[in-house]
Amino acid sequence: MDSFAMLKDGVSFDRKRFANDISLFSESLPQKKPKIEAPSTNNIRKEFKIHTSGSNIPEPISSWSQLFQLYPFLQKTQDLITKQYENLTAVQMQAFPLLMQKRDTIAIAPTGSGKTLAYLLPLISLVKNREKLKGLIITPTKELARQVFKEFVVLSEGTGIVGQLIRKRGKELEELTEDCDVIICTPLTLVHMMGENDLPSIEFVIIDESDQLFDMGYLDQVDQILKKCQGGCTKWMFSATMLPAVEMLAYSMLIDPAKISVGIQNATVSTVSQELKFCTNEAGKTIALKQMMQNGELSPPVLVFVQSKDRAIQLGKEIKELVPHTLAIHSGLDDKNREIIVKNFRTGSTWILICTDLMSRGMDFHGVRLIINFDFPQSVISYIHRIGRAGRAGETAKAVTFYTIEDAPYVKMIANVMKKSGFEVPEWMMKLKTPSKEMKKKLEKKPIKRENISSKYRISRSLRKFMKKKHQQSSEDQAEEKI
Ligand SMILES: Nc1ncnc2c1ncn2[C@@H]1O[C@H](COP(=O)(O)OP(=O)(O)OP(=O)(O)O)[C@@H](O)[C@H]1O
Repeated sequence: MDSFAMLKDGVSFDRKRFANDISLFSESLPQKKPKIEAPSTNNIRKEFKIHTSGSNIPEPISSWSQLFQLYPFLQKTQDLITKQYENLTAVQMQAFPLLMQKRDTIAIAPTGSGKTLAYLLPLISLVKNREKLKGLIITPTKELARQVFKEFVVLSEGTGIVGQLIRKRGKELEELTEDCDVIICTPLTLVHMMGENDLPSIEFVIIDESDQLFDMGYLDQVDQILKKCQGGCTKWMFSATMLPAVEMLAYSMLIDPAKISVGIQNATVSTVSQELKFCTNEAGKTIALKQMMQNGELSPPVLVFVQSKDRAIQLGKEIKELVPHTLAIHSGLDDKNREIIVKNFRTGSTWILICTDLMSRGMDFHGVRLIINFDFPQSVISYIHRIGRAGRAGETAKAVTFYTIEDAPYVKMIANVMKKSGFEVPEWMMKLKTPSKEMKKKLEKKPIKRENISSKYRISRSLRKFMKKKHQQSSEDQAEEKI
């Protein structure tokens, strides 16, 4: 059970009484930053599997009331938060007091465990004076930037803090950031727009999905951005995964850093049950997917991951024949189209979304019950993030990963992460050879060459009829629900 699920299931101490005690205690203290020593703080860390390192790490905060007593959040923000969320997640418990101290921080916590709120809330509270651009949030994809921006807008309502999503490269950065406190963008967009200019007023830089942004494809841009933010700004780095080498690199950019990690590092979320399905060859994968449809196993919304934009297009066409409410999203589409596709998937008008790893990080889709890795992931990290699109905020879900003869040498790396995350793995699978470092690196750099997804494996008439009927039934159910 992960920390989030534990939160939902309740904890052994009496939260209400605890919150009450804290509030009585705090009333007698001076109003400026009262130091509240909770009686069971060490137990909280133990209970929620919060690990910390670094000097002078503050105690975790265990309730909203405790947080709001310590820090003067706007009443409107407090109401919004407490109405929406009953408890804090583990990462929030430790991140809030740490980030409020303006400490350089690395936070690693499972997918879907509320990391966005963990950094947005302190940021909104700390960026007070509306004079100059103060905060910068960078994310690897435009979709994630848009999602974070939306959450920012909701949270900052009434605070006077203005955020801006930067996506156009045609305009001057100065023009776009005039009268704005926080900008949210991808590193590439920002580097293009910054040109030779510095970002001297930035006080807080948040690097979301930081391990990816320290990867070769982005590192140069992130480095350029950090160099432009002079004056020792505070850096917060968040991700669900972090390999040791990347972590060392991240540390080298921080001053007196603090680290928070929740649960087992580089493991999958425990609310998603996982299956590895042998499909022999590429044709077998298409058949297996259609069989799952026929058996009624594909209850929408479903995310299907493939390894390239061409394969997303091919599989999209193939599946659309069965389920018209299928769309494919990949980097070959323009921003507007990508935005519409994401919106359609969120609103339920798209049932099956075929996607590349473009969607694997950070995207928060509610109610996804099934993830299919149609193409085997190129790394354990990709696997963790892909299946982390489901099972969010304590929801339960399933992930099925297809593998063929070509993928077989890499199966053990996924089996290992499943075992590490607390799942049962067949004994024979654990006896397989773990791929060497070189093999893993090779796969990460270049995906396995695969036969095209072709319609030569035509859909049987009976399957088409079955899907049509199922589609009709589901539309009727949805219509009834709306009524
Ligand atoms: N305290 C809370 N209680 C319940 N739900 C929460 C809480 N905080 C955030 N959430 C919800 O949890 C979901 C996942 O949050 P978020 O997108 O921040 O995950 P994440 O940890 O950043 O995941 P990922 O690593 O995949 O990016 C969101 O829908 C968010 O609204």
